[in-house]
Amino acid sequence: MLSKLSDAFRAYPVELHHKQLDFSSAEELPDSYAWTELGEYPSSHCPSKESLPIIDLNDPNALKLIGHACKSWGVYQVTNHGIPEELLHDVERAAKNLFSLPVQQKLKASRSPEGISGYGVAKISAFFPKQMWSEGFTIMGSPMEHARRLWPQDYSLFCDVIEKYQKEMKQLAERLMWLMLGSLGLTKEDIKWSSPKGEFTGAVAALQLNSYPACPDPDRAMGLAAHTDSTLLTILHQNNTSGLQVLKEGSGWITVPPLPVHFVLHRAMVNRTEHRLSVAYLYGPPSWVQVSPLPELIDSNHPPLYKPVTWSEYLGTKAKHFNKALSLVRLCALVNELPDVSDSIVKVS
Ligand SMILES: O=C(O)CCC(=O)C(=O)O
Ligand SMILES: [Fe+2]
Repeated sequence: MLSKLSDAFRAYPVELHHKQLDFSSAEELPDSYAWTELGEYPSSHCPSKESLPIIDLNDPNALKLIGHACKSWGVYQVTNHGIPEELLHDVERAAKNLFSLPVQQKLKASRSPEGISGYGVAKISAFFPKQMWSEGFTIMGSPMEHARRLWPQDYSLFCDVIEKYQKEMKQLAERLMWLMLGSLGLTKEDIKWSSPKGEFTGAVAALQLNSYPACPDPDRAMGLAAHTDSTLLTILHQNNTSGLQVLKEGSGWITVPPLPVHFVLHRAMVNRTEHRLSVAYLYGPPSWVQVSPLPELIDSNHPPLYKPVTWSEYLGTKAKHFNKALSLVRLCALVNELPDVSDSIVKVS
């Protein structure tokens, strides 16, 4: 059994055999980056009539509104979240500095095949025949080790900003978690891995910096292919260039104008002129936690839909089977099943 989160990654190392492209010198879209067919779920270029729920965290009804947003969308944006605007700009600047380094320098901080932290292409790339127009930098715990390789003399500025951001995100994640759990009528007594103060003991978090350089042929390129995050909650900040899309049943892909995400199928698109950056805070439970519905949420009308699995078992299944992971732990047919777009998107003519 995989007992630690890192074991789940080690058990399924991601060997990516292609070279990191130097996006700054690419004048044309190389063939290996051309997604000639975007499948049954193309992006609609007309502005969507539907838009994501926006929740003001100071609203006395925030709990109810979040519960509704989770049930109907699985994703929402938040305002009055208390994250200082200056910190958001600082983290964008830190990401921009990192991704503007020469490729050879960035490769000094590469993620190892069985590792989590470091620079590289998206791990999900291994499941797709075409490459994605993006690069990423994953930080789990302290950013120091990898930052030192990028800026041997001068890493502390980057580390300070990242650590400040991690601290703020942890608090916001806990606050959102309690709002979402509260909307189900659950309290601190119901959650085994929470402390009496409401902290989630042993929660595992990672920060993912994503860079989507301006692309010479954005209609044929994919920034980040459709996926669900292996998290309980993802808090996403994007710079002022849109690109995030979420799949809503019955509506197709909906563009999210700049903020946070949950268990939804989503992807990132690129554009011709702007360099897009995003910072995802990925928040999950400790690896030993068993994921199954609490008894008080089950009755004959609401039977369990999935086999109980520990979080690290689920991550192992996800690392191996990607978008099919949920259906593999499912007990009975689901009405609202996520379509397996990994099959449809990758058809390349
Ligand atoms: O860049 C984005 O908008 C999406 C990023 C994302 O989905 C991720 O990092 O998991
Ligand atoms: Fe994601």
